[in-house]
Amino acid sequence: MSAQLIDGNALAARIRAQVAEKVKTLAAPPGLAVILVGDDPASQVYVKHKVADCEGVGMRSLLERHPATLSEADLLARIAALNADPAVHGILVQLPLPRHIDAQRVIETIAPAKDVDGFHVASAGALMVGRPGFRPCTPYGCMKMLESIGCDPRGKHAVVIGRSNIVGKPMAMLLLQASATVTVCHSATPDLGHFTRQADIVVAAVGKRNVLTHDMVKPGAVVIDVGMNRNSEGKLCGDVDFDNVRQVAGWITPVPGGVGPMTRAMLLVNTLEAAGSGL
Ligand SMILES: Nc1nc(=O)c2c([nH]1)NC[C@@H]1CN(c3ccc(C(=O)N[C@@H](CCC(=O)O)C(=O)O)cc3)C=[N+]21
Repeated sequence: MSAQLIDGNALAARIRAQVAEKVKTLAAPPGLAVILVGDDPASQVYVKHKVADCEGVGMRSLLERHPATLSEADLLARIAALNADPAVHGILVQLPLPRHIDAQRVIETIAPAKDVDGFHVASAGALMVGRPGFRPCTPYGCMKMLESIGCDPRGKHAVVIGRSNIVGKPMAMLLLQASATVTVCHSATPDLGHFTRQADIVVAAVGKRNVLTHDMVKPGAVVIDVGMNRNSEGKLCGDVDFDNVRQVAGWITPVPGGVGPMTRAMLLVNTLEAAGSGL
């Protein structure tokens, strides 16, 4: 048996089409400010994609590039200006930031109403207590992928591998809110397979190749791969040993073409919401 693919490109395209329809009904286009500090090549590519995504759905994007030497104080001042700009509905500061800048302080400076990344403590707190607020785009996209295959997490055992503030922790909270039984595993978990073999849903968000192998997966399980790594040939790959795990799993997300495009689509959904309209 071979797992069915969850096609992130196709689902993201459907979501973008819905966002574009909604944008047309608005009096003014939603505006997303994207701030890039420094010249990390990967960040430049990601930011270019985000700007293109905005244009594709009729949103305004405002790309700000700053040299890596930008001071933290100057960055905070730029964010304050964008907070006060009524044409800017969402603010995204591309991570990672240069080491002399405290990323968490920068994120806390973004007005929670414009925190389309969902990284502000106010957004994290709202998710924790089940109040409305921006959900971080990657875990939000993973939930949409589950929904797209008719997988209701209620009563299922979900195992999240990774405990980052931007993926693992919010992923666990979203699954918990959807009434899954949630286990969070991480680098100090001995015998990861002991937990993943019990999982109906596995979300791998570690940033290391082959963290999840076929012997660690229950037959028929849904496997969501958040990883973004390069293999020895420089090819993009996830955290999951895809070719072998797909022989065991019921559903699996590919890398590329899985969670990545969904992350970008959910950024547009959050920006639409920041502009006062839901999907
Ligand atoms: N403030 C902030 N917000 C972010 O959301 C954020 C960030 N900083 N810093 C970097 C990470 C990374 N990230 C990706 C999103 C989509 C793809 C994506 O679409 N990937 C394609 C492949 C792209 C390729 O070929 O390189 C795919 O998986 O199919 C990748 C990476 C968002 N991030």
